[in-house]
Amino acid sequence: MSESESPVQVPDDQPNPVLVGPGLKALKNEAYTQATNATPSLEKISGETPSYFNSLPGTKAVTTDSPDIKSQPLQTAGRASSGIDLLRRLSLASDCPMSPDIDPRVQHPGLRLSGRLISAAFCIPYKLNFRSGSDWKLKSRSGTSALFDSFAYLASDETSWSHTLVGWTGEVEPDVDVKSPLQQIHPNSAVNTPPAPSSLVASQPLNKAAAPVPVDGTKKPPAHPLVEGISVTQLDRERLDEQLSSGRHGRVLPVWLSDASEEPEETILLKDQGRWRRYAERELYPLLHYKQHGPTDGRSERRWWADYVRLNQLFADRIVQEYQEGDVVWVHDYHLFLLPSLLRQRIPNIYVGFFLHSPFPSSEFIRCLAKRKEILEGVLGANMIGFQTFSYSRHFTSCCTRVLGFESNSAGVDAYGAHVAVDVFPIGIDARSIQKAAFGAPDIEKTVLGIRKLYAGKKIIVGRDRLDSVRGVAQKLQAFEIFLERYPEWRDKVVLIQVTSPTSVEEEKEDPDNKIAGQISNLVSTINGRFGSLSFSPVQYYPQYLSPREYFALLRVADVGLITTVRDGMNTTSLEYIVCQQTNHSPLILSEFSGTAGTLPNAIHINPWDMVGVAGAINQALNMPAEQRKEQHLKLYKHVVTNTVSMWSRQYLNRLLTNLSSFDQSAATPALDRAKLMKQYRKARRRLFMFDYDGTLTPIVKDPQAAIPSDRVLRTLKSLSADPRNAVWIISGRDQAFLDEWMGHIPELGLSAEHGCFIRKPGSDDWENLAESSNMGWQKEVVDVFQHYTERTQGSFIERKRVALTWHYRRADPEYGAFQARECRKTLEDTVAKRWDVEVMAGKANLEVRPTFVNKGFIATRLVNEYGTAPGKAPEFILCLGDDFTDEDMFRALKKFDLPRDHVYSVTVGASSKQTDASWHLLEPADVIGSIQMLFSANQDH
Ligand SMILES: O=P(O)(O)OC[C@H]1O[C@@H](O)[C@H](O)[C@@H](O)[C@@H]1O
Repeated sequence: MSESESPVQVPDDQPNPVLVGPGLKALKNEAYTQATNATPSLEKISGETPSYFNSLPGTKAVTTDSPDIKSQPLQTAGRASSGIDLLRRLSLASDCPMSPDIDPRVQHPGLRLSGRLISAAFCIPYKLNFRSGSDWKLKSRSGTSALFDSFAYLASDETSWSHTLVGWTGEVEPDVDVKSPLQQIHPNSAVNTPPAPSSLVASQPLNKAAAPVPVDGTKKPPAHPLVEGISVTQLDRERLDEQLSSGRHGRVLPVWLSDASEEPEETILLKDQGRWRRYAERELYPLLHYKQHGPTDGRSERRWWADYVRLNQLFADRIVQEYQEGDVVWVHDYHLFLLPSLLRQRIPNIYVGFFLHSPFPSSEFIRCLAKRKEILEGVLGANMIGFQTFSYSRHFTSCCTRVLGFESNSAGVDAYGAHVAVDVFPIGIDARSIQKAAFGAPDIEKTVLGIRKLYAGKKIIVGRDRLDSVRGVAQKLQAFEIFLERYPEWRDKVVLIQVTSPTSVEEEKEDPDNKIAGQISNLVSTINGRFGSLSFSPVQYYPQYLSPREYFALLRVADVGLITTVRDGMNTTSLEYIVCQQTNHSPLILSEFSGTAGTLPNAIHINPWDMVGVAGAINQALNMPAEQRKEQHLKLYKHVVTNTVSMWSRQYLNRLLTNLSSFDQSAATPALDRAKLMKQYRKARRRLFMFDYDGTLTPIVKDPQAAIPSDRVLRTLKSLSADPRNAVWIISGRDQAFLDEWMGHIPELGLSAEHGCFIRKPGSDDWENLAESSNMGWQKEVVDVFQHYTERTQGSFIERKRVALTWHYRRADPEYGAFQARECRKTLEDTVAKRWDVEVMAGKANLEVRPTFVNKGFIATRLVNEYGTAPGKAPEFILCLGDDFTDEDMFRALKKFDLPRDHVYSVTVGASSKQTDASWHLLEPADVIGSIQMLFSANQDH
């Protein structure tokens, strides 16, 4: 999860003694202990309103809804953050304003849940150090703190879930006595010895010794030692499983990514471990953030893609080993886009949710991805897909329509007939822990005072970002320069403290020119050269990791928080800043391109590309009256403490389960049992085959006339119908001319055209018109309406058949076409369908109108009666296949016959979760032909 990364960095090479060795029960609740340390544990709170508002001495209970909010200011302004007051607030600030967690099995009895939740995230929450034969050394993995906090919540006693986390081991490093790169650069590294607060007082990096990027930003830091060829035995892996078997995040199951084929199974050779990230971080990450790279010969991309597929498959294997009926699987982020479908292929009625932590861009970007179809279809294996903001979810549904041709609306996507719900869940933070860390950690008050003293008399603007190109650090510096230019009264009175940690994005990590760092360094020099003096530099730039204490102290002393990201899924720094500002109430300036902006309407929103606008916003923030600051902060704060990460987790899971209940996943249609089919086929003396055409024998294509049967289809039909025991019929919405042209040369085939209006019996050239007696006066009215919409929908056209009429929009803009089809259908239903006995049917990117009294079900009934072994006796084998709404008439008709179950095979072509009257499913037309060929060749062998 790149976007929800907390900037709090637990130094990489600082082993956490609690995490080493067995007895890992101590792991639980460990992650923040470094920061929170002695703070007493808090009682569980589940109040309705965060009690922050009524917890302060001398303060009447006030909520943001209170009309007299202004007349009841919080009694804190100007007061030092005394430990007692703050901890009191802290203990009262509710993390869980929702009702307490109810066992999902009780809430959703229809789902037959096991009560087990399996989360799948790219990496486990620990970095692993390996020495063969000894215990693994585990260090907290930095970043993605919100997600890891969510796992901790799900594994805690606050929920009734039994939680298991499945994640990649990450790059395993050897536990050798070699100094880390940080220590190599700075032998007296403060990584192991946190810097004294006085280090903040010098005009140098806050934690200079730990700086992994040289301060001048021009030289590249030394490369991380390549970890090549670590052999991990079965015993070593089992030891790790044991070490991770319980802890703060529940049971953690590591996924081992390797080319297993190269090695005997008991030993895994780990080499070029970074390859597992490449496709996701070089191809997907940039595109998801609206960045497109230049053209390449595609070779590397193909290799990366193969690794990406394998990565997802290995996750699927691990989960399938672990899975028990009724488990819920929650998959996280873009490294695992393919996992939902891979799981569904293996366990058709599995409950799977997916959450994307990064942004999802406009379909114009996604359509540039070579593997766009695979990625979208992969994630559509989920039952519900969650996004950080509405615009990301809107982009996604639109993409499914534009790229895959699936129908969609804001509630979800209809993927091969399966409803995939789409919803919005902006993630939060663990506000309680942040409060503890920011106000209760030892020595934090000293650090706060140290920074204040250093910049006494100056307003402090704070920026803290990762050095990715999407974080907008360059834009921030440029805007700050304009601010000093346009508002000279602030010169020498304002300092911008900008801290950046190295990027974690694969592509940018390997940027040979270190372009961003160089650009930032130049900007800092320019601004300090223009507006600084010998004694003061207005930009204090610190390219380094911060300890949690320094980080929170910095957020506390800020007079303005400045976030100018040009694209992010969500921004934890902004949320943590709000928590840290509970006594100062300093304003937050937040980019409108951050996923968090939508949830923080009381921040000052800026467009980071409008430098003058940002400069103006800085001035506005610095001049904001105390009352206004307080009022705005109160609203922001209320949001952050009520919308916590635990609340997010609960809301997501509740919504997933509600969706699962409403779409009755337990009724998933099983895949066609070919063995059963073949058994009955062999036994039967009379067999009836009824095939729909479009979408069943041939895939849906842009131009309906181009959907001609392949040689394979024709050969299969010919062979099948050559057997005198078989009656083979094509029952289609197509007209006679099309069916005659492409299948008329197989005399043994029976044909039905225009949804049952016409039939041509086997061995005959003549068509019988079943709609002959019907008045066709409705046709002109329908054509007029179709004409109206054709003129207004570029790319749409009318197909005139003898009876039925079809309006096609598959060559029109998919979303506009679908919109126009809905309008057109409404018009027809309100007019023509009220006057005539006709049905208006929504097909695949088309609308059809035909008389009501004939339909495919009627033909199916007639054929079953006609082809029995004796009058009144149905065939002993019936196979009926179709893919759309009109074919459901056949499935329903078959249900009405009281025939032995193993004699009738109604099969829908599409997803197992499609709502259908068919008893079986096959995924696509190729599977239909495969199944028929199997019968036919089996029959020959017989
Ligand atoms: O019933 P089928 O074979 O799936 O065909 C449905 C529709 O498919 C479209 O492609 C044809 O142009 C229509 O004429 C037809 O009605």
